[in-house]
Amino acid sequence: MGLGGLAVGTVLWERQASAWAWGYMVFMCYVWPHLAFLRARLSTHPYRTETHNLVLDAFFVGMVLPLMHFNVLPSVLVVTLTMMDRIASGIRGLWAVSLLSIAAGVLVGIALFGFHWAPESSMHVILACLPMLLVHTLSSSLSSHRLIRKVTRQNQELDGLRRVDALTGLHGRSHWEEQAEKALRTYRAHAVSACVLMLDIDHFKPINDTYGHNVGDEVLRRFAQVVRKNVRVTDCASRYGGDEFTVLLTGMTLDESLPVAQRIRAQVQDLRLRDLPDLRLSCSVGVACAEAGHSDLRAWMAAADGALYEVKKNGRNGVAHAPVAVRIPIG
Ligand SMILES: Nc1nc2c(ncn2[C@@H]2O[C@H](COP(=O)(O)OP(=O)(O)OP(=O)(O)O)[C@@H](O)[C@H]2O)c(=O)[nH]1
Repeated sequence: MGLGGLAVGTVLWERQASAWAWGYMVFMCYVWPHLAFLRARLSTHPYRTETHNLVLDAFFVGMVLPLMHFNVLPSVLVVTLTMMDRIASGIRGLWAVSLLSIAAGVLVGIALFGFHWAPESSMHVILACLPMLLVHTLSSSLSSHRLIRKVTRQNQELDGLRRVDALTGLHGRSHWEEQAEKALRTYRAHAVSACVLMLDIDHFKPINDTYGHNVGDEVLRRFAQVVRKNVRVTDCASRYGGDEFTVLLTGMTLDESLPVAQRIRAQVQDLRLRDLPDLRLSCSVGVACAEAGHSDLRAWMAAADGALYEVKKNGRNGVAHAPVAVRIPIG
């Protein structure tokens, strides 16, 4: 606003404006910004007050155009920069209200100061407009730059949170699903085998109910350690939700995946918590390998889930695999 005062003041100086015109310019460019700031600071609803300030501000900008006799460069500049700020604020509809407010300001300005038309901008006026143009444009670019960096950093943090389950350190469900979908596409395109293990801790609810959630959490962490220990770094293990875990074994056949599942099951059975040495744990595992019949990840997961259900139905603490489709040779 202060730099705007330089441009407006130069026009007023060239046309030897009245004391009223100078008074208005000083109010608008050097007094009003402080009043607006104070209004927002002292308000009980600062956001709403600041929005009103921006609309009022646009009105004052409108009034200055007749005062400058519509001198073309500063007029276009103040209106453009005002609208840029309103659009950049991201407040819905503010630009439209501000545009109307500028128009109202122009009409009130004409009523108060009269209508005079002298659009030519002299070299003095052009030079006086440059600081406002340069400083505003550069500072806007700087804020956009900062905003983009902040959003990028926050996106990376969000992505990290999405990828990792905070309690167990295993991958989160959505990241795991992305990897599994990729593996299914690779299987379809290049016949690279991949198997899914769906693991569920047996009778986990009674552990929570009997010993409390802290012990439940400890069980989940220890279970996750066993899973992590038994998969390769190229595999993807996730906490799918609650006490359910999934493992994606890429490049492995059913015959290679079943021993992995059995190993995890056996090691979970041997787990002991230091403070509760009598607590016995077990888990059930359903295994399903990618097949041509799996139209999407949901179908593949349903196959693993069906196998897991079989284990639960038959007494838990076991491993089962989904029925393997019989390939019928063509011709
Ligand atoms: N401690 C703890 N418990 C959780 C967490 N998330 C889910 N749970 C609990 O996990 C339990 C899941 O129990 P279920 O899978 O329904 O049943 P279950 O007792 O394991 O029975 P089966 O699976 O049939 O053997 C529920 O009691 C949830 O409240 C968690 O982050 N921490």
